[in-house]
Amino acid sequence: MALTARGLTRTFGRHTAVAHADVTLTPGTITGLVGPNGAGKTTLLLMLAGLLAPDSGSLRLDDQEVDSTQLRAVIGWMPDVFGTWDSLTATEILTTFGRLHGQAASAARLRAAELLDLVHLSAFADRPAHELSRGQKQRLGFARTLVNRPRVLLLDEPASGMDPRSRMELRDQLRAMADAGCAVLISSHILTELSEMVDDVVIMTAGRTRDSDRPTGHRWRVREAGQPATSARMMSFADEEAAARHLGELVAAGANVAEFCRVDTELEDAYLALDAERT
Ligand SMILES: Nc1ncnc2c1ncn2[C@@H]1O[C@H](COP(=O)(O)OP(=O)(O)OP(=O)(O)O)[C@@H](O)[C@H]1O
Repeated sequence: MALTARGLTRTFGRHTAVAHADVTLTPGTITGLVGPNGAGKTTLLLMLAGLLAPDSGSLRLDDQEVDSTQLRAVIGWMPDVFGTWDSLTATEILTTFGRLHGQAASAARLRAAELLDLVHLSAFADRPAHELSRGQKQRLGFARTLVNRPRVLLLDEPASGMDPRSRMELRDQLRAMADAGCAVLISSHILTELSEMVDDVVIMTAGRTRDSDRPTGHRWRVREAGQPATSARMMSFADEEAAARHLGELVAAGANVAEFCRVDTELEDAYLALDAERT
């Protein structure tokens, strides 16, 4: 299911948090949303999720104009901080959300168990939420996001607080969901991590969106045995084939190559090239 936003605008008092933002999320695609603090990312995500009314602009699902109720039925929204009812157990939280989405009690319980298994929290199923660590709460938050089998996923800094294994699992789960036809938008300040998982990027500065001009080439770090790490060379290649060819030539010429690895900094470079002011 594709979600298209055109000209979304939202002001708070005299401050325009989002100004004429355009976003297109397509099934099978993971899109990154990046921008400095105060750029309007969370405000934009809240409008896309149907949780904040835009002052103007349109929201369409597969070319049909939709209201906030229709949006909320198909969207999975994961805020950066998982606000929850601390005295409820992980199962109770997920079943409550399932019931709010109209699931029968037995279906909601089944879905809760399935999701706790997915985020490796089955052992915490009957523990109150206040006993969970920050990272475990984030994982429970991700499970909650999936309760209604969303077709569009909106995630605001989802990996904050998660340990490395949980981050990798989140990345794999998001890719699997995209492959299954979900459209995914993920906001993050960790650009190296984001560049490993996204297909497209939308950059926000001062409330405005623009597609990022990601460079088409990629960079590789090349070092010969015995060279200090600080004197490694950075080389650009159009694609993996070109890099592999060059490696073959280096080795054939007798170079003692100890390091030849791709460095995903192109998103960082594109971001830093912006005149992006923090607010
Ligand atoms: N409820 C609100 N009332 C007044 N101003 C708000 C409100 N929510 C957001 N703003 C303002 O709108 C602007 C955009 O905020 P937003 O939270 O969308 O930024 P962000 O890009 O998500 O920032 P960060 O990267 O720090 O999370 C900021 O200047 C913020 O102060």
